[in-house]
Amino acid sequence: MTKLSVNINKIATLRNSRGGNMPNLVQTAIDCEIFGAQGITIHPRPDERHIKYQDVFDLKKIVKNEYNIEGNPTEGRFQEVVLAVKPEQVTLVPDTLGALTSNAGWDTITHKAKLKELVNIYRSEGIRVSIFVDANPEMVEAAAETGTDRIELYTEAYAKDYTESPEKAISAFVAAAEMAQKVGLGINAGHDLSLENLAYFHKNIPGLLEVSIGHALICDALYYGLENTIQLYLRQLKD
Ligand SMILES: CC(=O)[C@@H](O)[C@H](O)COP(=O)(O)O
Ligand SMILES: NCC(=O)COP(=O)(O)O
Repeated sequence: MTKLSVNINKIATLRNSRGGNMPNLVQTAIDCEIFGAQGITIHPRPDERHIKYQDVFDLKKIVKNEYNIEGNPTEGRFQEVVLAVKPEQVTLVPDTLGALTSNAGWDTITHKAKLKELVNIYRSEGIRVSIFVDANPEMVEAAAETGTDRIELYTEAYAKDYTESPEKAISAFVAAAEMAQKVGLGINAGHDLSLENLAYFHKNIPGLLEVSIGHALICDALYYGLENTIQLYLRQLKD
């Protein structure tokens, strides 16, 4: 079974645009789970442009299923806050400061020693670790040597290429997933997954445990409503 974790960054973006508490981020997270989401993902960034560090604590009190916090562990208050909150999962992403959004996976060969150290810290606090990687078997293999539990396949390239050729778009991801299975890593995926491209990804990636989806899902919710939209995404993930 593949779990759907709803990324609610965009709800915080909308809230912050007026400085008040509308829409209410905490209530949205509660409702996402009521509507069927099996997890909530957030990605606090050092500039707090959407998720604020206080949100990370507030959400901890209400997320009932899986709480997944993504971000660069070496920037801002990320590490301190994650260790204080102890979510079910932390996803390490090599974001550069000021990037519009996440735009690369880790080079797990170059950064193996640092990642190993970080994985140890989180795992010793009982937090499952996932490392954000491009669809490259070498990077997946080296990720396993850090001791991480899972990888998250960075799916922007898949989403981009899907419209031209789904078969071509998926091939590197299948190879990366097969390597993950070979070296005993769990497989998550995310970035630009959508109602258009999700079912094909799910059908073709062996052992896909979780997808985290925000941007497209929240856009769809403007038209279909949040409850219907979550149901539509869950339908794409049916075995
Ligand atoms: C890690 C990842 O893939 C991103 O999609 C991220 O979680 C989204 O971050 P933004 O909402 O800041 O673009
Ligand atoms: N890890 C990916 C994520 O949480 C959401 O990415 P996107 O759907 O907002 O592109």
